[in-house]
Amino acid sequence: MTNLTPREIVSELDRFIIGQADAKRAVAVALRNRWRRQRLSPEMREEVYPKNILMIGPTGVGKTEISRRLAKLAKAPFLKVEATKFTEVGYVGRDVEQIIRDLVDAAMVETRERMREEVKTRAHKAAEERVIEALAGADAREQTREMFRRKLRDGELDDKQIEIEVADTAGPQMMLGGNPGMEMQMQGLQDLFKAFGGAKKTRRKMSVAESYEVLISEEADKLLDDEMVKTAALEAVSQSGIVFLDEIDKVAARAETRGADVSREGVQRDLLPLIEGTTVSTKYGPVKTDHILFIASGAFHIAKPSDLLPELQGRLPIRVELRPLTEEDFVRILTETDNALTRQYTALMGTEEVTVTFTEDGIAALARIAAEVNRSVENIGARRLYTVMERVFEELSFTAPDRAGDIVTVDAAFVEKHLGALAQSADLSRYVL
Ligand SMILES: Nc1ncnc2c1ncn2[C@@H]1O[C@H](COP(=O)(O)OP(=O)(O)OP(=O)(O)O)[C@@H](O)[C@H]1O
Repeated sequence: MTNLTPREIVSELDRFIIGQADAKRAVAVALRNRWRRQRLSPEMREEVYPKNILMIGPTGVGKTEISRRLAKLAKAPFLKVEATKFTEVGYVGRDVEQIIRDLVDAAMVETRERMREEVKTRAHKAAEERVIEALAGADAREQTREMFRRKLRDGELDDKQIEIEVADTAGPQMMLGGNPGMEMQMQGLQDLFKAFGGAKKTRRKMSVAESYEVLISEEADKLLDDEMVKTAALEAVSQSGIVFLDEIDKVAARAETRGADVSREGVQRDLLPLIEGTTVSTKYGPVKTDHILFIASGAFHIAKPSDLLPELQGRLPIRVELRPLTEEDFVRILTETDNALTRQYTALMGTEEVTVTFTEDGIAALARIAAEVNRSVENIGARRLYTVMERVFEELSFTAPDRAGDIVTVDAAFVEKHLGALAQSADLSRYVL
């Protein structure tokens, strides 16, 4: 759990997301409230529920990004799911519980990864022993083993092929078409199988360098206590999980169209217990959803928040509006964020030894064209920057390997040359930008 203050959380988010101050403040407070809650007496703690958030704003303006970055900052399990998914044919009520199961799955992967990092040094040692054994033979003398160890550490043996015995990951693991009952049974079978026979082994040929990765992760898994991973993951989900429910407006039924919208209202009814707090059984154990933070989001162009079921409205008490992005925002997104596309393209081209620099008027041209296409074709927010940049760099991306040593300046003329004609024709840009 992070102990950053709301102000610090906002300033962390500022590194990646331009503007949208209200939304940043709301999520920062939500996160801080969790920290506060952890400091309460156990009885009081149980009483304090998260104040879920409703983000209202057009597509591509940072709703998901804010939530995802927040989760990352908090090292909290995160899942994005579209509410409309549950209106599709074939879904039945209980399926919304799959959200929590997916969240647990994500948390298991993250938790195992994190704990694996913690045991990595020990795992590395054990993996090295196994590689040396594969290279030198099981009964080699200590001297020989030392010689191999030295060469191995110097990387001299990286390309050498060896045969090692590894766990057969294709074992009895099966995906059973999302049937949780069956999955739980299979898990039981797998545990049984492990307890009796141990995991199945198979011999595989690979290079020393490749074998390291496989062996380290295998050794790390041996050192990891499955029970511990499971407990930590379940705890992380129930205490700090974040679910981002996109397109909630699309399941809002407006009063006059009720008849045709039964299934949408049904989805809201199904979601309600999750948000109000219930217990969902997963293959790793039961999870209480009471303290999971839900961030619902939608454009609400047609439906309004007041068209949601009253109970659901009550469970999403914090409302924040995100505004459409302007040309000036695009300039800032292209230059000020830590992960700005200009930085990414410069770094990518750098790997081919092509030096890319952007001039101010080049950036202004990119932002202007993105804003224009958003106006004339469809407003997809900052996502437009991706398509515009990809187009501008298309030729350079292709030819860069032949251009090592070149210096390329992306100025207004460069942008115009690669994009000008396209951007002027709405018909053309509809397809390519
Ligand atoms: N305000 C912003 N600052 C920086 N980057 C942004 C901003 N808004 C959006 N982006 C970038 O645009 C992309 C899409 O944004 P995001 O996924 O947050 O959209 P969204 O608002 O959740 O839309 P949707 O509801 O359609 O999913 C992301 O890669 C994000 O980094």
